Amino acid sequence: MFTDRLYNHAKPIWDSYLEHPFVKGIGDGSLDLEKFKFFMEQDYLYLIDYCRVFALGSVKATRLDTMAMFADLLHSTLNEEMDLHRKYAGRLGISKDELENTKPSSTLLAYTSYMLNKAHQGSEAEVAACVLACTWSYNVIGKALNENEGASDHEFYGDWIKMYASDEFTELAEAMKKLMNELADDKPEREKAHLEEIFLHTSKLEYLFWDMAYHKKMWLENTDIMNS
Ligand SMILES: Cc1ncc(C[n+]2csc(CCO)c2C)c(N)n1
Repeated sequence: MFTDRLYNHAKPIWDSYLEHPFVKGIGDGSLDLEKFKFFMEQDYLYLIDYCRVFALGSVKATRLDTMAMFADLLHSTLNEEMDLHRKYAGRLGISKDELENTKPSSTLLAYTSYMLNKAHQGSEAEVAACVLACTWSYNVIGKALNENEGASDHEFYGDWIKMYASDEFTELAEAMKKLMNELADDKPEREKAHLEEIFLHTSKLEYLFWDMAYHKKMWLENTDIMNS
């Protein structure tokens, strides 16, 4: 299957997510709250643009069921995933306005600009490739962290783990893999290689996103002029 090929190519990067101190810190509950707050703020902006990518998926869909799937994903991201962020923001004392007015970091801009560019230029297959690593890798991470004894009962990080390890979320990741396989199957090798490149780039950007949050890096670390 095409998604096996994608996974095999990206495996070293995906394995490194679980070794990253940000991800490990969610899993063992030791992550500094300020780092998580930085992550949540940037991630909220990320999700706003991510919704636009889903909307482009609906625009470009050639079949009604694919159009509906992208529309459902847009709806559930706006209402479920972003609600997790709004709830965490409430617990961290950040208002909805503050969340929406967060200044974007360089990594966030790189990631969202890349996805939007590929989604605008490409077909529905490129849109599916843009969104696949993000959903699938969060499910892999959520399930791996959920295996840590007591992790999902952690009073602060437990809800995050529960959401991404849930059966509903696993079904969503599986549905996106299925869609990617359907859309890629009859494509020539040149196009498959392009889809694979998008998957690899977004997988690397996922790692950069964890790392950005861990270091609370806006543009350059420890450079006030660039960070203002
Ligand atoms: C940097 C970053 N990467 C992936 C996700 C996870 N995610 C984003 S949209 C979506 C689809 C369903 O809402 C999922 C799973 C995230 N939040 N932030």
